[in-house]
Amino acid sequence: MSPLETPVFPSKGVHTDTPPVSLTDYGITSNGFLPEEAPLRRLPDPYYAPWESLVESLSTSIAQQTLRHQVDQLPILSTDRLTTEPEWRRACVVLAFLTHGYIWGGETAAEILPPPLTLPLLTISHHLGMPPVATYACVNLWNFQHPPTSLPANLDTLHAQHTFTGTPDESWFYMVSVAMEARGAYLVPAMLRALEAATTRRDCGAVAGGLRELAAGIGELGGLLERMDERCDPGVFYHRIRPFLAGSKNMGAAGLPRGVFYDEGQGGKGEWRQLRGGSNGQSSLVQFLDVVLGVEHKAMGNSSPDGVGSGQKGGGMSFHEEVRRYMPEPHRRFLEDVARRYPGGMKKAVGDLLADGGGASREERTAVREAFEGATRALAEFRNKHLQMVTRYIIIPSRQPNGNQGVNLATASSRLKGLPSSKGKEAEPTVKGELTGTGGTALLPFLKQSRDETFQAGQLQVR
Ligand code: HEM
Repeated sequence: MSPLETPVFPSKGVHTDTPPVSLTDYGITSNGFLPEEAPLRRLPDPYYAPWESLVESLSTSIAQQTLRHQVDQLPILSTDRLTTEPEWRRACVVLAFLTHGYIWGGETAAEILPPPLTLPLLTISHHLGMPPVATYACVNLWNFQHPPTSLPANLDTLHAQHTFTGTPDESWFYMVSVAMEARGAYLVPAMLRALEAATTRRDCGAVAGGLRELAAGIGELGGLLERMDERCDPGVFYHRIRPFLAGSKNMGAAGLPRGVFYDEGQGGKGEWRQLRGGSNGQSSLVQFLDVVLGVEHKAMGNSSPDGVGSGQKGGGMSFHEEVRRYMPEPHRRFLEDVARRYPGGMKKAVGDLLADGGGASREERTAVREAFEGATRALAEFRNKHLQMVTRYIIIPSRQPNGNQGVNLATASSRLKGLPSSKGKEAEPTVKGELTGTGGTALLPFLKQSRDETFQAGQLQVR
C-alpha cells in the first residue's frame, strides 16, 4: 500500500482497509505537507511572463532598488489562466516574493501595495485558503528544487527557487525546513496508525512502538535543524534575510503603523491589513506532532489586531491556533480533523490505557508510559534546540551593528515596545532592544512557554 492509500480515519472500533477519508483529501502526499512533485519552475502560459521575468531577477532589482518601479509598471493579469493546483501554488510563490520585496525593498517601507499585485494575489490567496502574504508554504513548501535523482529529504541537493537576497544562506535557511518536512513525512501515516491503535484496538505494543518511532523521528528533525549553521550565517540571516519575511502586524516602528493598504484600484477601493510575516511557526508538521502527543499551547503571540477589515482578531487566540490560518486550507483542515477525531491525542489515549489496563500486563503499560514520556521529551528537546538557534540567529546579532547597509527596516520594528506577554505582564526584557519575532511575537518568553507546555504534556496523572 502506498503512503497515499494509508487509511486515515477508519470507523471507530472497526479495523478496516477501506478508508472513508484519505490523506490525499488533505493535500498530503508521500512527502507529507510538501507537494508530491517538485514545484513548477515557471507558469507554463506565456501570458504570465511579466510576473516570471520580474521574480527571476528579484534579488538584483531589490539590490538596485528598481523593483517597485517595475511592479508599478506591471499589467494587471487575470488568474483565469491558472488551471492546475501546482499553477495556483506557483502563482502564489511568485506574487508573495514580489509583495514582500515591494514592501521591504526600499529606503522606507511601502505602505500601499499596487493593484497589479493585490488583485491577483487576493484571488490566489482566497483560492488556496491563506492570507495574501509570504507564508511558510510560499517560501518553503512550494519554493524548492532538487535534482531528478534526488529526494527532497536530501538537504545537500536542495535549492530554493527564489530568494530576496540571492545569497546561499537564504536558500539554505528555507531548505532546512523543506528537508525536515520531507524527513518527517512518514510520521504522518505512522502516527495516525498509532493513534488508531491506542484509541480503538488499545494495542499496547503498537502504541509503544509508534511512540518510540516518533521520538526517533523528532530526533532526526532536530539533527536537521542543527545543520542550519552549516551554510546560513547568523549575521546574514538577521540583517539581510529576516527583514524581508516581516509582516505588517506590529510594524509601526518600521513605518507601517496601520499595516499595509491593499489597493484594489477603482478609485481607492481596498483594505488596510495587519498580517503576520512568514514564519516556520506555520509548519503543519510541527503542529501535527503537537496534536498527536496532545500538547496544548496557550502561549499568545501578542494582543495586536490581526486581519483588520476581515473580521478576524488575533486577541484571545493562542499563537499556534492563530497561525493555522496561515497554512494552506487543506492542511489546516487536516489538523482540525485529527484533533477532533482523537481529542487529547496520545496524552489522553495513553492515560486511558494506563488507567484501566485493558488487559495489558504491567510491563506493557510501563513500556507505553515510557515511550510516551520519551516522545514528549524529544519534542521539548527539539524546541530547546530551536530556542538556542533563535539566540544565535536573532538575539546575538541584534546586539551587533549591521555592517552591510544603513537602514534595516524590519528590524527597526524589533525594538522593545513593552509588548504584553501571555501572562499580561510586560515582555521579559531579556535582551535590550530585540524582542519580537517575524510574526510579531514577544520572542523568548513565548518560545520558552511553548517548550514548557511540551514538557508538561509528558506529565501523566495516572500512576
Ligand atoms: C535560523 C533559524 C530559525 C530562527 C531564527 C527561527 C526563529 C523563530 C521565531 C522568531 C519564532 C517566533 C514566532 C514568530 O516570529 O513567528 C519561531 C517560531 C517557531 N519556529 Fe523557528 N526559527 C528558525 C528555524 C526554524 C525551523 C527550521 C523550524 C522547523 C520547521 C522552526 C519551527 C518553528 C516553530 C514550530 C515555531 C513556533 C513555536 C513553537 O511551536 O515552538 N523554526 N521561530
